[in-house]
Amino acid sequence: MDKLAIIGGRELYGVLPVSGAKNSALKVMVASLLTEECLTLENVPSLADVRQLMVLLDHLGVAISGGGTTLHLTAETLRSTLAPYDIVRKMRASFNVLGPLLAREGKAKVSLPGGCAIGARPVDQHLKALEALGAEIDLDEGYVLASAERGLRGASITFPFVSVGATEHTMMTATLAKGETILENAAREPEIVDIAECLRMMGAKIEGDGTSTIKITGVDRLSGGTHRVVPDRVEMGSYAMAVGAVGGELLLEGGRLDLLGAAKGVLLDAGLSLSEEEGGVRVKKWGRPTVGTDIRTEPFPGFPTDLQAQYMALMALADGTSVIRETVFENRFMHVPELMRLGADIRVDGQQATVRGKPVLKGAPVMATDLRASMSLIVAGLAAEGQTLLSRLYHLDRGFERLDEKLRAVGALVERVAVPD
Ligand SMILES: CC(=O)N[C@H]1[C@@H](OP(=O)(O)OP(=O)(O)OC[C@H]2O[C@@H](n3ccc(=O)[nH]c3=O)[C@H](O)[C@@H]2O)O[C@H](CO)[C@@H](O)[C@@H]1O
Ligand SMILES: C=C(OP(=O)(O)O)C(=O)O
Repeated sequence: MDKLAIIGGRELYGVLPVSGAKNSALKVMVASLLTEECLTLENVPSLADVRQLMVLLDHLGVAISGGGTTLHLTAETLRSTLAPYDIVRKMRASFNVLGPLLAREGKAKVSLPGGCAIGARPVDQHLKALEALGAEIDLDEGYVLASAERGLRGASITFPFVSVGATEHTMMTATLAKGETILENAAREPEIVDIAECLRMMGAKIEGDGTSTIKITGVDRLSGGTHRVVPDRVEMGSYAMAVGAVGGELLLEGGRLDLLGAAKGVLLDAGLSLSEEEGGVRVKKWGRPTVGTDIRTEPFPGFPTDLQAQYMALMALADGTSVIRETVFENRFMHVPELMRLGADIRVDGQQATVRGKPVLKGAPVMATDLRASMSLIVAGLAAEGQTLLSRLYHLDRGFERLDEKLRAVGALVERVAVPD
């Protein structure tokens, strides 16, 4: 199996394009199930998760064509309402076909989902919200069996805590429910706004996305059209942290600072310079990172859990001690032992990690445990002395488009190599 060989210590200079956001692209692809017309999506990243979702949509009857970063998806008639375990187990976002299938066909059978193993990740809030919209739900042998023979109807739903997936799923499903749906304590992530923009372009009536109250007024049908996927804020933040760790200056082409939320202030505190210009976001850093604010991960606009591992790598090199608290997922510190293999000084106590920065890390063989953990090890490896050899690249390939190519183009010594395990 391929591994990623990184020779650390090379500063990064040049232009690095930011791809479309995985976590938005996957959900807007699912929106194609809501209409018989063609939905064209631009700026879709070429990722394993996108290809996997294409397999599922194709199985359901969606005709898919296109090339490069453009996809045309047409669900003229659906062939199946079954989303099988073998496909859904590989990725979280695929579970969100449940509501659209229900809205369109009145029934669905969808496997309970997989995704990064960073916590228990139940789907109870998705199911409660769909029930509130009038669905009947049963669980059988790892599958959710849902039906809505008399159609879906709007409802007032207050989420007990913020869930990105449940907000997106319910918002999308409610576009075709009868009457008005109000979502309280909704997630406010940029991807929610992007999905709402796509749905509005298709004829949906949605207000309040980007705030914690979203109002959806159901319509009889949605149409096709063209939507451009928002830039990937996790990718942008990750490469900014790589600059923070190893030094240099990058133009993160197509990036937008407003997408970073609280991560922007945290990066500035770590001594990075960030500015927005016509082509994207310019990030610069020379010298050792300074200790930033102690962080706790939170829903947007708080510091994103999807950047926690990468920030830990940056702080492992900082001048001082920082405290990182993970509040979104209960098991998202699996990168810690791997960062320690590179020499990082990290102590974990429950959901809190204390990182004592060191002037140098040293390259070592390390193993990726999940998607963002992979990137954290790359951030550390780019700065470490000598060679870091990262294995289990299938995690990375789920979510970072052309990573080795992009990094090589800005001066990093990074190569995929075939090394036996
Ligand atoms: C494909 C995708 O977009 N994935 C993102 C999405 O995941 P995802 O949509 O799974 O994350 P959620 O916001 O739903 O999860 C937040 C917390 O709520 C819990 N929960 C969630 C739903 C539910 O029904 N019951 C429940 O208990 C989860 O276990 C977790 O502890 O948002 C996360 C939080 O920003 C990101 O880290 C993921 O990258
Ligand atoms: C956790 C992630 O993905 P998923 O929700 O698909 O596991 C992620 O994108 O960091």
